[in-house]
Amino acid sequence: QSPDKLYGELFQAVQLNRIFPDSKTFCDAIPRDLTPNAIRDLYREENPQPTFNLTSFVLNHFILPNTTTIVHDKWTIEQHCHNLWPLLTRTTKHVTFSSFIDVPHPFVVPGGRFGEFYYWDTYFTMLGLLRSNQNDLINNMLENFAFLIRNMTFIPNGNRYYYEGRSQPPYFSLMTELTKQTDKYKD
Ligand SMILES: OC[C@H]1O[C@H](O[C@H]2O[C@H](CO)[C@@H](O)[C@H](O)[C@H]2O)[C@H](O)[C@@H](O)[C@@H]1O
Repeated sequence: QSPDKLYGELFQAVQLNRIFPDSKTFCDAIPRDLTPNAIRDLYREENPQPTFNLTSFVLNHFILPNTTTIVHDKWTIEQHCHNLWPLLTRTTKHVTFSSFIDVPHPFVVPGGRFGEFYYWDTYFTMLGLLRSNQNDLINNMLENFAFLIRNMTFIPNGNRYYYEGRSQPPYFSLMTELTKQTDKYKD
């Protein structure tokens, strides 16, 4: 479920008080020790107290997403892309109350603050993967999108529940064309 629905007034307080510089941080956080309902109840109980500190409350009860950036001056652009594929390739292991939409196969994420895949980014990622002979990964990502069409009737903006109300430019058919160039789909 989307974090605004899970956390209600706590979500609003965190975002409106700009507890994190990036408004995406809390959306991608997962509860550390309690269920969302229990965290909400605790927030309602503790919030009116004069000593209540919202930042401490959030840090105590949530695990924040990891956002790592890799810069390597000595790599050529080809080496950079090639070496980054493994670091940007992820899977969704089901985590209760995470905002991730689980998909069955590995996928490539943009990186940095974006730890989920994006619909139209994936097409351009596939062009790069084709140059790196990562055909299995291309086919896996196409299968993920087919899975989303089957289960959600469309491909959302990215695989997060807070993206389930919108999509991106429709690249699925171009992706299927592209996979004709990979071994699995060659005639
Ligand atoms: O936080 C800014 C925006 O971030 C996302 O969109 C941008 O990054 C995406 C991933 O690379 C890319 O697909 C999209 O074209 C970019 O605009 C997010 O999807 C937006 O909702 C958000 O405003």
